[in-house]
Amino acid sequence: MPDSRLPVIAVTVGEPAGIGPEISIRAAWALRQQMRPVLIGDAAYLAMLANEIDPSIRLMGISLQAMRNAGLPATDQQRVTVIDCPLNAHVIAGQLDPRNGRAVLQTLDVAVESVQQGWCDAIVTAPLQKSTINQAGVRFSGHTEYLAEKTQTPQVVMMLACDANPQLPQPLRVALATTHLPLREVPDAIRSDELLRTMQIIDADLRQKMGIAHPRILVTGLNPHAGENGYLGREEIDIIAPVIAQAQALGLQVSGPYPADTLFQQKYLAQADCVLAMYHDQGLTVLKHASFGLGVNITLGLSLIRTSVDHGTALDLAAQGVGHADTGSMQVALRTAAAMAMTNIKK
Ligand SMILES: NC(=O)c1ccc[n+]([C@@H]2O[C@H](COP(=O)([O-])OP(=O)(O)OC[C@H]3O[C@@H](n4cnc5c(N)ncnc54)[C@H](O)[C@@H]3O)[C@@H](O)[C@H]2O)c1
Ligand SMILES: N[C@H](C(=O)O)[C@H](O)COP(=O)(O)O
Repeated sequence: MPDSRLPVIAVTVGEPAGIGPEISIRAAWALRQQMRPVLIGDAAYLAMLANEIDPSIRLMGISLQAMRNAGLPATDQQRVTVIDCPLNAHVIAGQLDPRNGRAVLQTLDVAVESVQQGWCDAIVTAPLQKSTINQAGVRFSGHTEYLAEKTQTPQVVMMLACDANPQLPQPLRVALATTHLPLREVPDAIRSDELLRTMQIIDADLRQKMGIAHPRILVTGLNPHAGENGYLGREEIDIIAPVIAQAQALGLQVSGPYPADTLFQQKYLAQADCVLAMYHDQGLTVLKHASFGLGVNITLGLSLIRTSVDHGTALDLAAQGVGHADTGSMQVALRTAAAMAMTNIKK
């Protein structure tokens, strides 16, 4: 395939004090013959880090203004392009500095611009530190919510998936009805209209973006034992079961609500394409236990393609210097985004 047909993937390098910049450089370099990764971050810092990782890695920095003037420069596979988004403060690996929070956020804005302008086909985000962006004075709960707002998408769905773990008998996909919010706010955030829309987004994206002809979705309850007929909570009776019935009436293959603690058994998972869990740790704990470091986070319902890793900034590893972080999930995130982008390119 000619180089020009390779999918171009915008990669935001994430929290500079974490492992994001290192895994972005390593994964981009490793996969540069299968796609064209374009790193978005501080070019000088990334060049310094690349040299530390492996002096044979070649990066080529360009300014955002140059991109706006002339688009992405032609390149061969000997170099990875970096769109320069300068940081405000010197980086000490492992030590967060809120002075860099806004610069991290700018990388997301540039990534969105790069897709909206047609310079790139998809976005992959390395992990950032949500608290640092808040400390920088910007209310921020996660990429998922930020990208929805930035692209004026009323509702998106966070789904983490793993099909790269040979120990799993089939791909494991876990989508969430609620994302980053305090546990105390979860029950009130499970509302009928949004839950139905969540099911529809999962169904549509599994069909259109993942090629699953008739997606089967298993839905968890919220409460222990799915509410025990109302004796341990009423959300299943009042909201979740009626929404499942509505979705079924619309032709979706949705069932539940099932008790979350026993749903993740092979006999159920073998009959499913996705589990819809009610909140973050109910679903993601299972997925990360099964496949930490090999999973991918996909934002469903967005007009653009966005994937990410299944792990965070790992400040503890970054503080030890380069060479400790695993790039497995970053590679899966890049490959998944590239595959989704290729589907679009071929259309
Ligand atoms: N996509 C994202 O932007 C994303 C995803 C998850 C968490 N986060 C953020 O990351 C920050 C830290 O979160 P956390 O401490 O809960 O989780 P974490 O994933 O950063 O770390 C948890 C443990 O896993 C290890 N680990 C993580 N990534 C690894 C890798 N690539 N290779 C080897 N070991 C790895 C760490 O060393 C640590 O022991 C938080 O601010 C959180 O919001 C961001
Ligand atoms: N919920 C994600 C996880 O646990 O892996 C993570 O926090 C990243 O979420 P965003 O992609 O929304 O930043």
